[in-house]
Amino acid sequence: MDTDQLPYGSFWLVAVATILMSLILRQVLGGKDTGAKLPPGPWNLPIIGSLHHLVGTKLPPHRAFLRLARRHGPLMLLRLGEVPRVIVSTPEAAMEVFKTSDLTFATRPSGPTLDIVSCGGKGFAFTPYGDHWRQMRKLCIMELLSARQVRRMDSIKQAEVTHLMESVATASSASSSAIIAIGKELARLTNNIISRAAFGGKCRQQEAYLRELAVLASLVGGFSLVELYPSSRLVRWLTGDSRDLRRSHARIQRILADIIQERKEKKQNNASATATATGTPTPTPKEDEDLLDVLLRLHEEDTLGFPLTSEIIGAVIFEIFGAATDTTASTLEWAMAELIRNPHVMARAKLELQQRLGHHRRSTITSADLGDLHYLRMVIKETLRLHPSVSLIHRAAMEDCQVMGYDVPRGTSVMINAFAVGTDPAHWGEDAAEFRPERFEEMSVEYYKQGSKMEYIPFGAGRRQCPGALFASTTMELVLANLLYHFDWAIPGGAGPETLDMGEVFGIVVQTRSSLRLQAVASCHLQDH
Ligand code: HEM
Repeated sequence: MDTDQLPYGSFWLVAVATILMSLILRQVLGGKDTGAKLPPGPWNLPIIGSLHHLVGTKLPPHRAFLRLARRHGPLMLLRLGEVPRVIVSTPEAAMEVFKTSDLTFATRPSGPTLDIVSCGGKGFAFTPYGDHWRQMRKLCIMELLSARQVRRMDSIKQAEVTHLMESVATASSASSSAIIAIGKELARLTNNIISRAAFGGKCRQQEAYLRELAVLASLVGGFSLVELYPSSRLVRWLTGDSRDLRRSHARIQRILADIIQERKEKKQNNASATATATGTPTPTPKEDEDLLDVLLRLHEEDTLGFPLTSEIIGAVIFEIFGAATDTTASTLEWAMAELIRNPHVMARAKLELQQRLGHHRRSTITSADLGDLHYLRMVIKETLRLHPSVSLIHRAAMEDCQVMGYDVPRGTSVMINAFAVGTDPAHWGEDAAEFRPERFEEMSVEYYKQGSKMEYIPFGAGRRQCPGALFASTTMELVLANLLYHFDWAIPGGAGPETLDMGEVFGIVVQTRSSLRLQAVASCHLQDH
């Protein structure tokens, strides 16, 4: 598999003697043996711990971990820089973490970068387990991703997908050799959907917001130098990562604060205009509320049992935006790349669409058409299995516990390797590394409902499982159905599928190394009728 270089390649820069000396001293003076039966792992070097086992492979972390796990076992202890991390690599080990000890592992690790992006614990995706997280999660499920909101978002998705279809049609009809930057288009599509869902429309500062979000995404993921050496002020000072992160995060919070303030003022003006006309203030019609409206209404109603401050509102919007956009866009991009690489899968998915939806041109396929598209659903499941966009799921132990007979001390950071779990040959067979959606014909695995085993976890599991899984899966089905129904796709210049770059760039979301660019022509079945 062609893959990208490790993001911590720059790690060798730290071979600055002064840093090494300070770290050596700290380790020599601070090391202690607790006598615990810790999980096995590769041998460590002073300062860098297990990093040399990863850097040499030139693989992204989830693949490098899998390779090491084959030697050291399903539960493995690595020391990445100065941070011990337990890596979980099989469905059995994932079962113990996500099910047997769900509560023990219901928290996220802390660290210099995660502490910044969790907005000091005011949001919820990166926030430690506790009352605040429970309240935020309830709010998210009951209000932000409620049936009413999902219905409202349905019309937004529909409008944005129609817009994408029109722009591809315009480009491809202008020239048969026109190249569609489909990777970028999919990123724009998901950004627009989430912006409209969150703020009601494209916000004025959207470009700046997305730029800063990209900086954050590149610095958070567990492998930047400050995350490897969280206690070293010198590393923080020399790399500037924390500074950049703090700066980008502060810019994002300022943009969000402006948006929140503008909306508050607009609401106040509307309320006073209504009060002048009718004598009484009328609440905003609830069917039209975007996520920001919902949060501001809840702030005014003050019935949640805790104060929903502007800071918390900003943190929640920021996290939903961050969690929803790149994950969905990159899964769609991987799906298109796999379909191009596997023309027989593409042909079967298109045939299903033609058989279910007919040969006559339809403007856009809607959510109502998706029910019967079983093969398309299998294509997306298979994409999430081979390319889980969150390939390493971060948790931490809230208390001393045992997993698979090994001691995991309180506070230990745990990474569940969703990629390793989803490609475990013991569960998925010898062809586990192949893209074969048909495998889901024989098994009843849902996107986010695990069966009796824990072999499929692209959305995580347990009490911190992704709350946006339904929204994400229906969005991906809608987009992919439209792309395949309306157009035939090919690599520019007639190059063969094997030329497609399937390399990965690791970050908080695993993305394609080369943004996908394809040619599109209106589907043959539509041209013939
Ligand atoms: C293909 C798309 C997506 C994938 C693969 C994905 C995957 C994940 C994973 C693996 C987690 C960690 C789960 C765990 O710890 O067990 C997570 C958490 C989360 N996701 Fe998603 N996600 C996607 C889309 C979305 C969308 C569309 C939203 C919101 C609309 C969303 C919101 C969240 C939030 C808020 C969390 C944190 C939950 C918590 O800590 O309690 N995600 N996601």
